[in-house]
Amino acid sequence: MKNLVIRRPDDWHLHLRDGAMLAGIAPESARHFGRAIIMPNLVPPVVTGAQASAYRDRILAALPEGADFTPLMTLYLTEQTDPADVVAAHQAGIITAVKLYPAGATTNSASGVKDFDKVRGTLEAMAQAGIPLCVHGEVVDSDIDIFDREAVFIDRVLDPVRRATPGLKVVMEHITTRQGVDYARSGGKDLGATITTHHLVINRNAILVGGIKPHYYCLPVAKREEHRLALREAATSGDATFFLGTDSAPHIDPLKENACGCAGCFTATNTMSILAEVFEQEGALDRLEGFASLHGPAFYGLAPNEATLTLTKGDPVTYPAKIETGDGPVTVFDPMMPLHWRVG
Ligand SMILES: NC(=O)N[C@@H](CC(=O)O)C(=O)O
Ligand SMILES: [Zn+2]
Ligand SMILES: [Zn+2]
Repeated sequence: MKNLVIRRPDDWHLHLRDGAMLAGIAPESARHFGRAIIMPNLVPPVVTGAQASAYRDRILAALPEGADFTPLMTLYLTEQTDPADVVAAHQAGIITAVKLYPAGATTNSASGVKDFDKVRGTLEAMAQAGIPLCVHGEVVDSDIDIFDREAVFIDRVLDPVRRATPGLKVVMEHITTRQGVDYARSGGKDLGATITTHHLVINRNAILVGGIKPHYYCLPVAKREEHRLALREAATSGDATFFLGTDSAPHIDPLKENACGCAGCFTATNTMSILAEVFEQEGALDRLEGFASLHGPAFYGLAPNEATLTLTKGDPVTYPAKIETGDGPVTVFDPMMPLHWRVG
């Protein structure tokens, strides 16, 4: 029996959805996490400060009694976004960041950005006001192989945008490649990167070997093993550039187990057990707190949580295979390895 006490972790990239799905899955994140950056890719997307405020109220109403969980809201950047609304929502404490989806890159991204010149004014206002931009970093060009879309995005879009907007704080969301790790590492204090739980565990074989496994399909899609190893090295290195964003993204099973299955892995329930296992495998348990609880708040200019979370090592722990929601069942990510660390 072994104990590890860390500051209560935060999730810097989370999909809570809305309605019955929100009600069903919000407790899964609120159980272990103190705060989360809430993704705005609802249908329709969260594009104004007023919509973010109303969505925050719906999230708070969905939390269990006494939950110690603060949703940090984001706005979905469109070519019509009004820079003044973004700055006002930030000054009023309604939003923490703005999310950039290249149009068509992922789930509910149709209203995203096609022409980056059209959002230049908003990005400049954000740089001035110190509002971070969270980026889904994949190009959508049909001639670019899906496994190369992150690396190409860095060269063609991210680096030019950052050079054109000095002082803009950027989070490379859910990086999946060695190129993502290298670029984040070289970017200075205004650049951070989130890493998901599942990308530390799976490579692309999990999706494709022995049959198509839809519950391992997410975007950006898991890459070759060398990239997974680069992500594990980055996450466990102690480098404050890298912090946890689970990208826990629930879809009901009928939409995953489908001829055109949705992208997203649902990891809110068992993330902390999985991370403890991964960090122990890497001989870096002492760095788990940095990755899950300290580097994220430091990047966002917030204090770490006061509360703590205890992880205890013992016999393998199990988690439910599915979370039943009012919308339907959601399969919990299966890490395909025994987990020995339980929370509590
Ligand atoms: N990661 C995913 O595969 N899916 C996310 C969208 C996203 O974060 O790109 C979702 O909203 O389902
Ligand atoms: Zn994304
Ligand atoms: Zn996401």
